[in-house]
Order: sequence, then C-alpha cells, then structure tokens
Amino acid sequence: MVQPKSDRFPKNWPLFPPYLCIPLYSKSLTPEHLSSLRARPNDAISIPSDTPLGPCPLVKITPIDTPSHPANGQHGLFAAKDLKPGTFILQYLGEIHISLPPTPDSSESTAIDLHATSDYDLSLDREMGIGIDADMWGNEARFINDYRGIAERPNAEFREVWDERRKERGMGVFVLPEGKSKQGKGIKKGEEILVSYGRGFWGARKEEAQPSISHWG
Ligand SMILES: C[S@@+](CC[C@H](N)C(=O)[O-])C[C@H]1O[C@@H](n2cnc3c(N)ncnc32)[C@H](O)[C@@H]1O
Repeated sequence: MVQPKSDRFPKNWPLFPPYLCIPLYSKSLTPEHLSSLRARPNDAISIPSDTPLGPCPLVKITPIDTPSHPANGQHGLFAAKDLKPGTFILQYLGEIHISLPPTPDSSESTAIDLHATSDYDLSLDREMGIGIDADMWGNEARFINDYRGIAERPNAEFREVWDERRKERGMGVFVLPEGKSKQGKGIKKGEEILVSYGRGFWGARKEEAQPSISHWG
C-alpha cells in the first residue's frame, strides 16, 4: 500500500481517504442541527481543550493478513500501549451529516443518501438524524472492526463526548469500563481494539436492499 510520507499522518494511513484532525461539516446541516451540535448534553464526557490533534499515540493501524480473521486483507486498529478500563482512546472523526429517513417506496425519493450505504457511518443523534461518516474522510477510528468472529466480546465502545476545544458534540472510543461484571479488563499492547457495531449493522447487510438510517447502533 502507498502511504503518505509525513508524521502528520498515522503510520499505514492509506492514500485515500484524506486524514482528518477535526470533523468536517456537511453542507446539509441546518441551523437547527448546528445548534444541537453546539449544545452540551448533561451526561457527555468532556475531551479537554489541550488534547493533542493528529495521530493518536495509543493506537496503531495494522494491515490484517491472518486468513482466519474475518476482515483479512483489510485493516484493523490495535493498541500501541496497555490501556486501562475506561480509558478515552480517540475521537471518531468524519463528515458530520444529516441522514435522510428511509422512504416507504424508495422509487419516489429524489435524494440519494450515500451515508445509508456507508460502512463507516456512526450515529451521533438518532432523534435529530445526525451521523458521522468516516467513509470519505476520517481518522484512525475508522479502522476499528466489530468483535464478531474475532473475539468473544468487544473490549471497547463508542460514547458521546463533548469537545471542549470546539464546544461541539462528538463520538469517542473508550476502553470498556470494569463495570459490575468486571468484563472490562483493559486492552493489552498489540491487542486489536474491537467494538460491537450492533446487530442492525449486520442485519442491514444481509437484507441488502434495505437502507438503514444509522449503523453501529
Ligand atoms: C468501519 S470498517 C472497519 C475497518 C475496515 N476493516 C477497513 O480496513 O477499512 C467496517 C468494515 O470492516 C469489515 N469488518 C469489520 N468487522 C468485521 C467482522 N467482525 N467480520 C467481518 N468483517 C468485518 C467489514 O467489511 C465492514 O463493512
């Protein structure tokens, strides 16, 4: 694979898509969506203003060349250090956009929602129909695979965050916390970071013709 020669990009970043250090805004966002993005939810976890922008030292993008791995031939995201339960790893960056609601008869719809078929689209606000799509632009988080067929359970999760620098809502990747059942044991250096995309993600791909507003939910 050809990769950009710059320390402004993470190692193994492909030539496409472009690497993002901050989110992109889709032109489709209305003033109502923008004000929702700029209203801090009470329960969001703060990402401090001094969090460095650019390549994340906690992770490593790695090409997968293990035939038994279900994403063999693709990439995955691996821990570059031991990560304790509950650790904030990095933000999920991409194009913040509006998802079009699916129409009962898609032949009547004149607008095509490209995000509905993206494998990199993460829901930020279901009610408002706001998503973050890392298909055409993104950061290291776009390489996180689903745990199915790889491990018994996920070791990381997506949670809503509040970006203190930009005063904006976003999504972050966290190591699973210990929790009551003590299932979150942390992630060891060299281990693959795995989330659950949710059954909806895989269900939508089985019924190929059926678009869904938000994946990874
Ligand atoms: C968000 S991307 C993850 C990064 C992807 N592996 C890459 O190199 O670009 C989602 C895609 O990765 C693949 N993938 C992720 N987890 C998988 C799994 N558990 N089994 C099979 N394919 C998986 C599928 O092709 C899926 O559509």
